[in-house]
Amino acid sequence: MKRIPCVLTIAGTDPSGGAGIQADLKTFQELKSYGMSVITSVVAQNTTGVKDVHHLPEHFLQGQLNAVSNDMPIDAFKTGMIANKNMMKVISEWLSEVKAPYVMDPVMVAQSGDPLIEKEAQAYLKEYLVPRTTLVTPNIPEAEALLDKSIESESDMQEAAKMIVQELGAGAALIKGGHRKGKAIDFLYDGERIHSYEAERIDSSNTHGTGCTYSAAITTYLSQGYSLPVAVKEAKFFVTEAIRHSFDLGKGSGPTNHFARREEVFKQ
Ligand SMILES: Nc1ncnc2c1ncn2[C@@H]1O[C@H](COP(=O)(O)OP(=O)(O)O)[C@@H](O)[C@H]1O
Ligand SMILES: Cc1ncc(COP(=O)(O)O)c(N)n1
Repeated sequence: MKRIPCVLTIAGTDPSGGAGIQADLKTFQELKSYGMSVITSVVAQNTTGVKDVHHLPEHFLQGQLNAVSNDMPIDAFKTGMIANKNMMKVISEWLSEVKAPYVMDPVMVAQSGDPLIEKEAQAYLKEYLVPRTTLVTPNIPEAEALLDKSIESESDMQEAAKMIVQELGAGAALIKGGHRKGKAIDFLYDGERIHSYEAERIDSSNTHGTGCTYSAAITTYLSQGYSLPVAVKEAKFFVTEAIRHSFDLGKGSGPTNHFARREEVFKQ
Protein backbone atom coordinates (compact mmCIF):
# COMPACT_ATOMS: atom_id res chain seq x y z
CA MET A 1 0.00 0.00 0.00
CA LYS A 2 1.23 3.49 -0.83
CA ARG A 3 2.02 5.41 2.36
CA ILE A 4 0.01 8.41 3.57
CA PRO A 5 1.49 11.88 2.81
CA CYS A 6 3.26 13.27 5.90
CA VAL A 7 3.04 16.94 6.85
CA LEU A 8 4.79 18.88 9.61
CA THR A 9 4.05 22.15 11.40
CA ILE A 10 6.66 24.13 13.35
CA ALA A 11 4.70 26.69 15.39
CA GLY A 12 3.41 27.95 18.73
CA THR A 13 0.47 26.51 20.66
CA ASP A 14 -3.10 27.59 21.37
CA PRO A 15 -4.65 25.65 24.27
CA SER A 16 -8.10 26.91 23.24
CA GLY A 17 -7.64 24.96 20.00
CA GLY A 18 -8.36 27.61 17.35
CA ALA A 19 -4.92 28.72 16.15
CA GLY A 20 -1.29 27.58 16.08
CA ILE A 21 -0.24 23.93 16.30
CA GLN A 22 -3.71 22.80 17.34
CA ALA A 23 -5.41 24.37 14.28
CA ASP A 24 -2.68 22.96 12.04
CA LEU A 25 -3.04 19.38 13.29
CA LYS A 26 -6.85 19.51 12.99
CA THR A 27 -6.49 20.73 9.41
CA PHE A 28 -3.94 18.04 8.47
CA GLN A 29 -6.22 15.36 9.91
CA GLU A 30 -9.36 16.69 8.25
CA LEU A 31 -7.68 16.92 4.85
CA LYS A 32 -6.22 13.44 5.22
CA SER A 33 -2.45 13.74 5.53
CA TYR A 34 -0.47 12.39 8.51
CA GLY A 35 0.17 15.34 10.85
CA MET A 36 3.33 15.98 12.89
CA SER A 37 4.29 18.98 15.04
CA VAL A 38 7.31 20.76 16.51
CA ILE A 39 6.54 23.38 19.15
CA THR A 40 8.43 26.69 19.21
CA SER A 41 6.58 28.47 22.06
CA VAL A 42 3.91 27.46 24.51
CA VAL A 43 1.32 30.25 24.47
CA ALA A 44 -1.31 30.80 27.16
CA GLN A 45 -4.04 32.22 24.92
CA ASN A 46 -7.70 31.88 24.09
CA THR A 47 -10.30 33.62 21.92
CA THR A 48 -9.83 36.86 23.90
CA GLY A 49 -6.06 37.14 23.52
CA VAL A 50 -2.59 36.12 24.67
CA LYS A 51 -2.03 35.91 28.44
CA ASP A 52 1.52 34.55 28.63
CA VAL A 53 4.23 32.98 26.46
CA HIS A 54 7.04 30.54 27.19
CA HIS A 55 9.65 30.17 24.45
CA LEU A 56 11.25 26.73 24.39
CA PRO A 57 15.05 26.75 24.73
CA GLU A 58 16.84 26.33 21.36
CA HIS A 59 18.18 22.87 22.22
CA PHE A 60 14.61 21.72 22.74
CA LEU A 61 13.54 23.05 19.36
CA GLN A 62 16.57 21.38 17.79
CA GLY A 63 15.78 18.11 19.59
CA GLN A 64 12.22 18.06 18.28
CA LEU A 65 13.30 18.86 14.71
CA ASN A 66 15.91 16.08 14.83
CA ALA A 67 13.44 13.62 16.34
CA VAL A 68 11.05 14.15 13.43
CA SER A 69 13.45 14.40 10.53
CA ASN A 70 15.75 11.54 11.66
CA ASP A 71 12.83 9.17 11.65
CA MET A 72 9.83 10.33 9.64
CA PRO A 73 9.21 11.22 5.99
CA ILE A 74 8.26 14.89 5.46
CA ASP A 75 6.34 15.61 2.25
CA ALA A 76 5.64 19.27 3.06
CA PHE A 77 6.01 21.50 6.12
CA LYS A 78 4.95 24.90 7.39
CA THR A 79 6.20 27.36 9.96
CA GLY A 80 3.97 29.64 12.02
CA MET A 81 5.01 31.58 15.12
CA ILE A 82 8.81 31.73 15.49
CA ALA A 83 9.25 34.33 18.19
CA ASN A 84 12.95 35.17 18.16
CA LYS A 85 16.17 35.13 16.18
CA ASN A 86 17.75 32.22 18.04
CA MET A 87 14.87 29.93 17.15
CA MET A 88 14.97 31.19 13.57
CA LYS A 89 18.68 30.28 13.39
CA VAL A 90 17.99 26.71 14.52
CA ILE A 91 15.23 26.37 11.91
CA SER A 92 17.38 27.96 9.22
CA GLU A 93 20.13 25.35 9.77
CA TRP A 94 17.62 22.51 9.83
CA LEU A 95 16.17 23.74 6.51
CA SER A 96 19.38 22.78 4.67
CA GLU A 97 18.66 19.11 5.43
CA VAL A 98 15.04 19.08 4.29
CA LYS A 99 13.99 19.08 0.66
CA ALA A 100 10.18 19.23 0.97
CA PRO A 101 7.95 22.22 0.01
CA TYR A 102 8.07 24.92 2.73
CA VAL A 103 5.08 27.18 3.47
CA MET A 104 5.77 30.10 5.79
CA ASP A 105 2.93 31.87 7.60
CA PRO A 106 4.94 34.91 8.77
CA VAL A 107 2.98 35.22 12.03
CA MET A 108 3.60 38.57 13.71
CA VAL A 109 0.55 39.51 15.79
CA ALA A 110 -2.44 37.49 17.04
CA GLN A 111 -5.97 38.43 15.92
CA SER A 112 -6.31 40.07 19.35
CA GLY A 113 -3.43 42.46 18.50
CA ASP A 114 -0.92 40.79 20.83
CA PRO A 115 2.62 40.57 19.34
CA LEU A 116 3.90 37.02 18.72
CA ILE A 117 7.38 37.82 17.36
CA GLU A 118 10.18 40.07 18.68
CA LYS A 119 10.59 43.19 16.56
CA GLU A 120 14.32 42.54 15.89
CA ALA A 121 13.53 39.04 14.62
CA GLN A 122 11.51 40.38 11.66
CA ALA A 123 14.70 41.37 9.81
CA TYR A 124 16.20 37.92 10.34
CA LEU A 125 13.02 36.22 9.12
CA LYS A 126 13.10 38.35 5.99
CA GLU A 127 16.78 37.83 5.25
CA TYR A 128 17.35 34.17 6.14
CA LEU A 129 14.03 32.35 6.07
CA VAL A 130 11.88 34.00 3.39
CA PRO A 131 14.39 33.16 0.58
CA ARG A 132 14.15 29.45 1.52
CA THR A 133 10.38 29.20 1.16
CA THR A 134 8.16 27.62 -1.48
CA LEU A 135 5.40 30.04 -0.42
CA VAL A 136 4.98 32.91 2.08
CA THR A 137 1.40 33.76 3.20
CA PRO A 138 1.32 37.24 4.80
CA ASN A 139 -1.85 39.07 5.71
CA ILE A 140 -1.78 42.78 4.81
CA PRO A 141 -0.09 44.08 8.01
CA GLU A 142 2.54 41.31 7.72
CA ALA A 143 3.20 42.13 4.05
CA GLU A 144 3.51 45.82 5.00
CA ALA A 145 6.06 44.92 7.69
CA LEU A 146 8.04 42.67 5.32
CA LEU A 147 8.18 45.36 2.61
CA ASP A 148 8.10 48.49 4.79
CA LYS A 149 5.38 49.86 2.50
CA SER A 150 1.68 50.52 2.90
CA ILE A 151 -0.83 48.33 1.07
CA GLU A 152 -4.28 49.78 0.35
CA SER A 153 -5.68 48.62 -2.97
CA GLU A 154 -5.94 45.31 -4.81
CA SER A 155 -3.19 46.44 -7.16
CA ASP A 156 -0.98 47.21 -4.11
CA MET A 157 -1.61 43.64 -2.94
CA GLN A 158 -0.57 42.23 -6.32
CA GLU A 159 2.50 44.45 -6.42
CA ALA A 160 3.43 43.35 -2.87
CA ALA A 161 3.16 39.66 -3.86
CA LYS A 162 5.55 40.29 -6.77
CA MET A 163 8.00 42.23 -4.57
CA ILE A 164 8.13 39.46 -1.96
CA VAL A 165 9.17 37.04 -4.71
CA GLN A 166 11.38 39.31 -6.83
CA GLU A 167 13.03 41.37 -4.09
CA LEU A 168 12.92 39.18 -0.98
CA GLY A 169 13.48 35.89 -2.81
CA ALA A 170 10.42 33.87 -1.70
CA GLY A 171 9.43 31.00 -3.98
CA ALA A 172 5.90 32.44 -4.21
CA ALA A 173 3.76 34.87 -2.19
CA LEU A 174 0.08 34.83 -1.24
CA ILE A 175 -1.22 38.16 0.09
CA LYS A 176 -4.40 37.58 2.09
CA GLY A 177 -7.16 40.15 2.07
CA GLY A 178 -8.86 39.16 5.32
CA HIS A 179 -8.07 42.54 6.89
CA ARG A 180 -9.76 44.61 4.16
CA LYS A 181 -13.42 45.46 3.65
CA GLY A 182 -15.58 43.95 0.91
CA LYS A 183 -14.89 40.63 -0.80
CA ALA A 184 -12.28 38.33 0.77
CA ILE A 185 -9.74 38.35 -2.08
CA ASP A 186 -6.23 36.91 -1.91
CA PHE A 187 -3.52 37.20 -4.58
CA LEU A 188 -0.85 34.61 -5.34
CA TYR A 189 2.27 35.41 -7.36
CA ASP A 190 4.06 32.19 -8.26
CA GLY A 191 6.99 33.71 -10.13
CA GLU A 192 5.10 33.59 -13.42
CA ARG A 193 1.73 35.19 -12.96
CA ILE A 194 -0.84 36.51 -10.51
CA HIS A 195 -3.68 34.18 -9.52
CA SER A 196 -6.63 35.59 -7.60
CA TYR A 197 -8.85 33.75 -5.13
CA GLU A 198 -12.13 35.38 -4.24
CA ALA A 199 -14.82 34.52 -1.70
CA GLU A 200 -17.67 36.52 -0.24
CA ARG A 201 -16.94 38.17 3.10
CA ILE A 202 -18.76 36.28 5.82
CA ASP A 203 -20.26 38.41 8.54
CA SER A 204 -18.53 36.66 11.44
CA SER A 205 -16.05 37.59 14.14
CA ASN A 206 -15.00 33.94 14.41
CA THR A 207 -11.70 34.37 12.61
CA HIS A 208 -9.26 33.28 15.33
CA GLY A 209 -6.75 31.05 13.55
CA THR A 210 -7.89 31.61 9.95
CA GLY A 211 -4.34 32.29 8.76
CA CYS A 212 -3.01 29.18 10.54
CA THR A 213 -5.79 27.00 9.11
CA TYR A 214 -5.34 28.38 5.58
CA SER A 215 -1.57 27.86 5.47
CA ALA A 216 -1.95 24.40 7.06
CA ALA A 217 -4.49 23.46 4.36
CA ILE A 218 -2.17 24.69 1.58
CA THR A 219 0.70 22.66 3.09
CA THR A 220 -1.49 19.56 3.30
CA TYR A 221 -2.48 19.81 -0.37
CA LEU A 222 1.17 20.32 -1.34
CA SER A 223 2.07 17.16 0.63
CA GLN A 224 -0.47 15.35 -1.57
CA GLY A 225 1.21 16.52 -4.77
CA TYR A 226 -1.19 19.27 -5.88
CA SER A 227 0.35 22.20 -7.77
CA LEU A 228 0.63 25.45 -5.82
CA PRO A 229 -2.27 27.30 -7.55
CA VAL A 230 -4.58 24.30 -7.04
CA ALA A 231 -3.44 23.79 -3.43
CA VAL A 232 -4.32 27.45 -2.69
CA LYS A 233 -7.70 27.15 -4.46
CA GLU A 234 -8.69 24.08 -2.42
CA ALA A 235 -7.37 25.61 0.81
CA LYS A 236 -9.31 28.84 0.18
CA PHE A 237 -12.51 26.80 -0.12
CA PHE A 238 -11.64 24.97 3.11
CA VAL A 239 -10.97 28.14 5.14
CA THR A 240 -14.06 29.93 3.77
CA GLU A 241 -16.32 27.03 4.78
CA ALA A 242 -14.54 26.83 8.15
CA ILE A 243 -15.43 30.50 8.79
CA ARG A 244 -18.98 30.12 7.41
CA HIS A 245 -19.78 27.19 9.71
CA SER A 246 -17.89 28.49 12.76
CA PHE A 247 -19.36 28.29 16.26
CA ASP A 248 -19.56 31.15 18.74
CA LEU A 249 -17.16 29.48 21.16
CA GLY A 250 -15.38 31.57 23.82
CA LYS A 251 -15.87 35.19 24.82
CA GLY A 252 -13.78 36.74 22.03
CA SER A 253 -13.08 36.08 18.37
CA GLY A 254 -14.12 32.42 18.06
CA PRO A 255 -12.35 29.59 16.23
CA THR A 256 -13.13 28.34 12.73
CA ASN A 257 -14.83 24.97 12.21
CA HIS A 258 -12.41 22.42 10.79
CA PHE A 259 -15.25 19.94 10.13
CA ALA A 260 -17.05 22.43 7.90
CA ARG A 261 -16.64 20.56 4.62
CA ARG A 262 -18.27 17.41 5.95
CA GLU A 263 -21.63 16.58 4.46
CA GLU A 264 -23.38 16.27 7.82
CA VAL A 265 -22.42 19.89 8.60
CA PHE A 266 -23.80 21.15 5.28
CA LYS A 267 -27.13 19.40 5.97
CA GLN A 268 -27.69 21.23 9.29
N1 LIG B 1 -14.89 37.42 7.28
C1 LIG B 1 -14.30 36.68 6.33
N2 LIG B 1 -15.04 36.10 5.36
C2 LIG B 1 -14.47 35.34 4.38
N3 LIG B 1 -13.14 35.11 4.33
C3 LIG B 1 -12.35 35.66 5.26
C4 LIG B 1 -12.87 36.47 6.32
N4 LIG B 1 -11.83 36.88 7.12
C5 LIG B 1 -10.71 36.33 6.59
N5 LIG B 1 -11.00 35.63 5.45
C6 LIG B 1 -10.09 34.83 4.64
O1 LIG B 1 -9.38 33.98 5.52
C7 LIG B 1 -8.05 33.78 5.07
C8 LIG B 1 -7.09 34.26 6.17
O2 LIG B 1 -6.88 35.63 5.97
P1 LIG B 1 -6.46 36.74 7.02
O3 LIG B 1 -7.57 36.91 8.00
O4 LIG B 1 -6.06 37.93 6.22
O5 LIG B 1 -5.20 36.07 7.69
P2 LIG B 1 -4.61 36.09 9.16
O6 LIG B 1 -5.42 35.14 9.98
O7 LIG B 1 -3.21 35.65 8.97
O8 LIG B 1 -4.74 37.50 9.66
C9 LIG B 1 -7.96 34.57 3.76
O9 LIG B 1 -8.31 33.71 2.68
C10 LIG B 1 -9.01 35.65 3.93
O10 LIG B 1 -9.44 36.17 2.68
C1 LIG C 1 0.51 30.19 18.37
C2 LIG C 1 -0.20 31.12 17.47
N1 LIG C 1 0.18 31.21 16.19
C3 LIG C 1 -0.48 32.05 15.36
C4 LIG C 1 -1.53 32.82 15.80
C5 LIG C 1 -2.20 33.77 14.86
O1 LIG C 1 -3.49 33.40 14.60
P1 LIG C 1 -4.41 34.14 13.52
O2 LIG C 1 -4.52 33.19 12.35
O3 LIG C 1 -5.71 34.36 14.21
O4 LIG C 1 -3.75 35.41 13.11
C6 LIG C 1 -1.92 32.68 17.14
N2 LIG C 1 -2.95 33.39 17.66
N3 LIG C 1 -1.23 31.83 17.95
